[in-house]
Amino acid sequence: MTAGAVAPRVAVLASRVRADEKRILAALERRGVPYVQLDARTLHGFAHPAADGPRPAVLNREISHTRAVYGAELLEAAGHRVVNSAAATALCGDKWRTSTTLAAAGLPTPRTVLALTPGAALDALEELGTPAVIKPLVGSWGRLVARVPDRETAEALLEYVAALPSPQSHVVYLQELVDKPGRDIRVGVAGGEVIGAVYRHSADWRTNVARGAWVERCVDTGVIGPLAVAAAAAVGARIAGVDLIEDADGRPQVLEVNAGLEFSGLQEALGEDVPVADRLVDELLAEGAR
Ligand SMILES: Nc1ncnc2c1ncn2[C@@H]1O[C@H](COP(=O)(O)OP(=O)(O)OP(=O)(O)O)[C@@H](O)[C@H]1O
Repeated sequence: MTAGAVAPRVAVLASRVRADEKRILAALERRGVPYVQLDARTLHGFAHPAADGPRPAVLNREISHTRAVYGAELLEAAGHRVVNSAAATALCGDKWRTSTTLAAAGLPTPRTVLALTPGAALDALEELGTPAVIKPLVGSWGRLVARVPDRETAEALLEYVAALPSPQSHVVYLQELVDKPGRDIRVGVAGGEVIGAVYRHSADWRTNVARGAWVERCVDTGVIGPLAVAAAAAVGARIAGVDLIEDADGRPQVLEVNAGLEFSGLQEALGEDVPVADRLVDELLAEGAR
């Protein structure tokens, strides 16, 4: 589907058009940018693609992590520039690789350990200490992220982990439980600049908007802004939702970097004078001009 008869300058890759994608498409139409919408579920690409003609820059809004990574890869192979790149999307989707990348960049991030089997995870937990958090290597919206208050709970949880069918599930990611003040911070970043930041408050210890957290604009981005921009740069994400948590001393730590910025909570708190979709479109157009 194109918005006009002219050749598309940009494309949006998504298999579901949610409220965020509607805002992005509306911003493109308002600005008169010819675009094409690519349904990731219908996409295929050859390893030796024919390179003819210009390729529109692609904004990757695919919700499935696997399709987002391979979609970006096949589009890049065909000569498209994709935001975020396939490499950044793959890296951000993997919690362990993100943790090691953030740590290597010298950014504050919770103590984290990876164990290659559930049995090794019990030893790792001895060193890490409790309370801790166990997370799937790949996942979002706080799904399967569980608190581990003590060794007994760890033993029970890891027994379940060991019974899971996928080999990837047996690689165990453990992290110290940060004593945060009932909220985390989401910073939207585009093109090395802060779009805006929100606190996400919740009665649940997992402060995901998808789990019912309520958002409040975080006005003072003096410390967290540069940290979020550095985290996005470390993982190579031009567009990012950087999640931070404050420890008991109020020091922010980078939890993760989301390559597919879901911005409904951010937009709600920032208000219409900060049009997040337009910032993403700016970045897409900038990518197309590179
Ligand atoms: N180490 C930690 N200490 C304290 N709270 C944590 C820790 N890790 C995660 N949380 C809480 O759990 C929530 C979900 O964790 P995390 O963001 O790692 O999972 P996710 O599934 O990747 O979620 P998202 O959709 O935000 O990417 C966080 O928003 C945070 O509130």
